[in-house]
Amino acid sequence: MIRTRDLTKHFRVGKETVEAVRGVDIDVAEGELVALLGPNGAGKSTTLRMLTTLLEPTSGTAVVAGRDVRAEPARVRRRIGFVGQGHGAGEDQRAGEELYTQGLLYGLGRATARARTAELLDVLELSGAADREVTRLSGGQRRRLDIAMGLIHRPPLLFLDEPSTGLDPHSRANLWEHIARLREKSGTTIVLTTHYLEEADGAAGRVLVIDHGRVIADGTADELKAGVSGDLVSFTVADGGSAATGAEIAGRLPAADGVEAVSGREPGVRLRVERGDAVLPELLRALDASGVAPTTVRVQRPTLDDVFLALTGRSLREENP
Ligand SMILES: Nc1ncnc2c1ncn2[C@@H]1O[C@H](COP(=O)(O)OP(=O)(O)OP(=O)(O)O)[C@@H](O)[C@H]1O
Repeated sequence: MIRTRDLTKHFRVGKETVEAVRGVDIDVAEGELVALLGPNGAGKSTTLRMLTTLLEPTSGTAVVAGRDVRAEPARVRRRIGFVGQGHGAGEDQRAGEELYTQGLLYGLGRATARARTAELLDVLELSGAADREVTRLSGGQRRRLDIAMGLIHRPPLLFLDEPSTGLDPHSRANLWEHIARLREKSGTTIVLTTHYLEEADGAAGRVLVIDHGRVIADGTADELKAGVSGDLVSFTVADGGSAATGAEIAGRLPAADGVEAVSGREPGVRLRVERGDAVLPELLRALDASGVAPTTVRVQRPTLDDVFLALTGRSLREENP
């Protein structure tokens, strides 16, 4: 669905050159949901704007929905939907009319535009709000209307620039449910930008971590986490002696790394392994065979913030409070 090679965008600001996007290779297959994750100013929006033909690349290539963005921008536009950061919907129209008008604008016939409007209002649970003026919609409803507008012409590929920014946590979760339903129903490929770690983690199939105009990591959230720091496995035991024995046993596991016995009020053992859930049964069997009985056991997966921290030495949370 998308293939970019060495995609680059420089901006001239006075005498300075801002290298907003620096040689990005992105491949997105049909049906994928991909999140571009990165701090403010990383180059996410600029990348999206090049892919949607709103901005001409300085160099490099991008083929989107089967067409080159530079050679055939109009054809690309016909095959994609784009929902930007601002509201696309007008102020004084009613929600249903707004959507219908958008359909006509895209060249749909009246009957088709009407049917498509009803279908989208239904999928995005806006039917009850169809006769309401756009200004009277809630933040979440308005965001869903924007998404409906981006989908009116049935594009196989939809771009969303920070779809959930400004929404409260409840509306955010609700928006994600709608996006998931939409994909289930129509198989639309979706590329979105976000700087919410939890969103990229939970909802996206694949995450591209972007920093300083480059893709610095690419994979599912699980792959990224496994590749960088591994899971933290810890267990507590009754006394320091058992902790020492437990650490020795854990150290014999082939996959274990950084094994340490913890003393103090809650003696125990901590270790890093690539896949905590896979190692745990073996660890418990070995402990049991040596008469060490853990009182509690925990597997902690690293977060995407751990991944970003390991890659850049900075935390995404600090930059996006
Ligand atoms: N039209 C422009 N002229 C000059 N510089 C620009 C322009 N658009 C973006 N930039 C610069 O390019 C860099 C990347 O910006 P971009 O908006 O793509 O980042 P982003 O990752 O989308 O950030 P955010 O999460 O804040 O939207 C920034 O340094 C920004 O200041």
